Amino acid sequence: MSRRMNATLEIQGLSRRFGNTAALDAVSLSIPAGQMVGIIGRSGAGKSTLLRMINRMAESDAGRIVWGRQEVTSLRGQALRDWRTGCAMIFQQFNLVQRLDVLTNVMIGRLNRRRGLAARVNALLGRFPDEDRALALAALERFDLLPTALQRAETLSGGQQQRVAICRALLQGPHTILADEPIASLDPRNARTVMEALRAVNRRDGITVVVNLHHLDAAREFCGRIVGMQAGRVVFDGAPEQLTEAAAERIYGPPATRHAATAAEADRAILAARWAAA
Ligand SMILES: Nc1ncnc2c1ncn2[C@@H]1O[C@H](COP(=O)(O)OP(=O)(O)OP(=O)(O)O)[C@@H](O)[C@H]1O
Repeated sequence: MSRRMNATLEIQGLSRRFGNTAALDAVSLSIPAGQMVGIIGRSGAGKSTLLRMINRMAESDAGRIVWGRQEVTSLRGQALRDWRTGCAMIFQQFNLVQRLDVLTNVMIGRLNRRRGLAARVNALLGRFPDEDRALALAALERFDLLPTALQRAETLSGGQQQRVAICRALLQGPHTILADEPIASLDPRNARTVMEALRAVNRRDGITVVVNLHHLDAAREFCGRIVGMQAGRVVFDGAPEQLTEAAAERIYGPPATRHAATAAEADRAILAARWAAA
């Protein structure tokens, strides 16, 4: 299903300011095809901005992104739409059409690959080609979601909805999946099933996965490479076993303040603690 592409994603000196805030400050990263990279950091470190820039949902003030021979930062029109199809996004809140059934939600992913008005009109009428239906059912079966195919998305648990979102992303035929806090609203058990699904598409389909995570432990367990960000800068880039206490301090600050900067971060710290126990 995936387009196996071997190009390395090169992020070169990417910067973006919002007023006085440097959301990204000269970020450079080289991500070879097939890696599973966890981006970690406190709230506001710049993780979402980075992912949104890779997908071109946000624009940079300086720097560029290059993929193979393609300069991503200057793509326009159909070439930009193709890039976005190849870089499927997964969001914290799943972004499914709640009143539609699971199967239709997944087939919508295929629409990004079809050009022309006819395909969109047919989709609005709920008519999809048999090929799309077969691909969607196969994806659902793979992630144990087949029994839910005809249920409305809103009847599923958060973890199931996020796995449906992964199926929808797969139907785009992506070379890369960009997942922005995909487990932040999930309980530890559901979070684990979602991380396992992302690992499966990375390992079995060879899709590059870049995933923003608050849970350091989840990043350690599932990602072969961890990038730590702090105030818009990359302050750590290495294998999980290289992430020492000193490196964690560079990313999150001293342990005493690490998880309590905001109520939301305190909640996430509790979730992270439960993660280990799940
Ligand atoms: N559209 C925007 N307008 C103004 N400021 C923004 C905008 N987008 C991001 N920022 C600011 O840029 C900084 C980085 O934000 P970003 O959302 O990328 O961080 P993050 O690490 O993903 O945080 P979180 O985990 O809370 O989502 C923050 O200070 C944020 O307030």
